[in-house]
Amino acid sequence: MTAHANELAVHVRGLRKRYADVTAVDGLDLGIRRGEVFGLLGPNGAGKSTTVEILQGNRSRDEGEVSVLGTDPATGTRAWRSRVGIVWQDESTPAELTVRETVRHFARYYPRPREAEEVIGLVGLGAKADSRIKALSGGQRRRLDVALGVIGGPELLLLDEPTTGFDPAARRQFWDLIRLLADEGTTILLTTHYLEEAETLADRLAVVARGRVVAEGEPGELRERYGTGATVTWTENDGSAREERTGTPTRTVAELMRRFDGEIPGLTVTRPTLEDVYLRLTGQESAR
Ligand SMILES: Nc1ncnc2c1ncn2[C@@H]1O[C@H](COP(=O)(O)OP(=O)(O)OP(=O)(O)O)[C@@H](O)[C@H]1O
Repeated sequence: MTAHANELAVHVRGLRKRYADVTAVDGLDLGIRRGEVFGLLGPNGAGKSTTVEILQGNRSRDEGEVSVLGTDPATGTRAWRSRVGIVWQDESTPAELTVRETVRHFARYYPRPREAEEVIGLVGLGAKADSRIKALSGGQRRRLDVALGVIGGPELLLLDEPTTGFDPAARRQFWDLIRLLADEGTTILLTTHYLEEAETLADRLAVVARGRVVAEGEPGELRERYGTGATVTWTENDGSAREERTGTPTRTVAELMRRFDGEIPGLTVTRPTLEDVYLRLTGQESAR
């Protein structure tokens, strides 16, 4: 890999992975800078989890170059693993242990762990610290999984759908945690199906479809680049609602102003949302 690759926390070139007759990842390229929050979006089966598993060193690849914190995950040592935080989808932790015991237990695996009490508080499990794992709700279980992913104080956090099953309050609390970790300098890669989550958290995004990146950039940039046009709506004097899709909304509004000689009744101008752009890029407009 080049010197440039080492400035990136994650560098992927031409990644390919097949499972029997399914090509899950098909020439994927990715560059994640140190210190950024990077979102990976894509429909079910696009190859996101497979990619994250390869980055974690938990799945082999067929082709391509991969560097994670300067190391090929396929040959990652224990020291390398301690620098990479992973949130497992189904952590097999002993159900009889309490939250505090579990977090403290996992802390021992790392050379420089975070403070267990602090991490329990950060994921919003302070009131449940003495509860046994078997008594936690599904969403609380996921929060514990997140706690175990960050207890080691990782430089890079790899999160595959971290907030699935979270209630809205827990999701916002998780966002605060991600921002806090990012402010401390942690690089974060997360996959998500929640566009709002991606837009709120990610400095940059990649949209994956059929195993490759089809668009990449800052959320606002993607909207600008792929979400051309706007929708102008207004109400006619006879009370009927009107709508016009246009690439030049300012001109449309100016024309309406002249016609109405001033205030335009019920005027709205809406730009495409990230969700509109996402659906367009992944060819799912018809799914709406
Ligand atoms: N262990 C496996 N064996 C065989 N096929 C697999 C395996 N894991 C994934 N696949 C297939 O590879 C493709 C990509 O799956 P992957 O889980 O990486 O997608 P994803 O983008 O994470 O999807 P989702 O959003 O549903 O989690 C899918 O067609 C899936 O069925």
